[in-house]
Amino acid sequence: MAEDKDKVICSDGKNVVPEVWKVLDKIKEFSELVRSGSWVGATGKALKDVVAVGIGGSFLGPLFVHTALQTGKVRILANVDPIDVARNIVGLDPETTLVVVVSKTFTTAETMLNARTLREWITAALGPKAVAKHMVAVSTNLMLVEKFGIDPNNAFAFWDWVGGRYSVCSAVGVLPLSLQYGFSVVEKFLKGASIIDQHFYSTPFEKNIPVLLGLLSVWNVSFLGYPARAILPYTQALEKFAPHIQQASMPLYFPSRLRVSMESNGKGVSIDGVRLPFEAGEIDFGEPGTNGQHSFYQLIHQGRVIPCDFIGVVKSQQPVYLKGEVVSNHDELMSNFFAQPDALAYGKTAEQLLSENVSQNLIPHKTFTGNRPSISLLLPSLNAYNVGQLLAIYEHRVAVEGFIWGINSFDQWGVELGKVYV
Ligand SMILES: O=P(O)(O)OC[C@H]1O[C@H](O)[C@H](O)[C@@H](O)[C@@H]1O
Repeated sequence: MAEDKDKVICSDGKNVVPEVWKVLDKIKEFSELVRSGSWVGATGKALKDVVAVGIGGSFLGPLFVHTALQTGKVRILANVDPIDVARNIVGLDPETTLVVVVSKTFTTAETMLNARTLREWITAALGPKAVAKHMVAVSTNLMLVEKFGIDPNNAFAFWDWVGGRYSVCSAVGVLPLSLQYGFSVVEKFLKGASIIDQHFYSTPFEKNIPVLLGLLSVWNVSFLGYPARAILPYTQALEKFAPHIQQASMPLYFPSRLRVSMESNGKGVSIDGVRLPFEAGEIDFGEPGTNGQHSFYQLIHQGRVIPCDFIGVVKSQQPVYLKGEVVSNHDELMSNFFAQPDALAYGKTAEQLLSENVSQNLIPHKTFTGNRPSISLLLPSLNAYNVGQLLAIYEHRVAVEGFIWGINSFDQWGVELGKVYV
């Protein structure tokens, strides 16, 4: 949902751009009504808090983008554990709260139970009619939205051709984020994603960022035999990026938090149903730097080989330069960003350690083999536009890997089986 109005993009022979923009315009209008205080709740008060409920793709994408841009508070909850609901409504008044239920199918057990819990919270305080003013939905299943009691006029559609884990650029992300940041900011996010779509579509392979990254991943996984990948953003604002990308690749045996990459490419058979003679998908994990350096980097430096994605930002969202310090706080962070790939690549030899008078018994322990692969991505800043670009780069990279492995990156039967057992 990131294309200009005059673009033509067909799904099943039909240009879908006009209906996409119909929804975007509706989101724009609705979010402006709520943000300006013209949309009032059941008791006539303006709504000032938003709670979004969803899980998987209907949760992680909006959470990642919100965390990256964070200048206010949208509460986004997922877990069926009642603690999640309780913590997210602490301090909120139903009279001034809008609940956005986000579910592609509108059948997902966790989301529906959380939605019923919040419906009860609203109706207990304001009566059953309050649902019309305090609950809206994002879904492909408008029949079930209505059955749940949400006015279909307050539903924001998307379509089956939007995969759940790729849905943050649809109403799934656009509605909650527009309510918080305003539609014009979210439009910049969509623009960033769209620019990368065009780059991916038209740039020759040797200069095509998602293609090159996808090839490197396949090389690392399938040829060098390194099944994991660490996603290491050197900015706290991207703390939810790795959890979101994990979704896009997950092998079956990973918990549902780890899923764009792991849900998409964690497959055992080819797109034609033939068992793969190799293992597809990669195990993604990550933490913002420098936190990760003090937990799992030891393994990356001297234990298993784990290809790393380092992501840095030139201009911090929070410039701080303390009097008396040699460098700004952000430069301190970035020194780490530049140092880690070098340490992985060059390592440290026994000869170097000897020349530094390291005692003989410590030399094996302090030797680093080096030659450990990493890539570094440097963003000019972390605004809505760049966040959209980053997201799209990773989404297309997942697709590139899936194409090369010959798998279907857009189904998730493993997750479906788990749902049946529940
Ligand atoms: O949006 P929903 O229909 O509620 O589905 C939520 C999630 O359900 C499953 O976990 C799927 O594997 C995810 O891809 C999806 O995002």
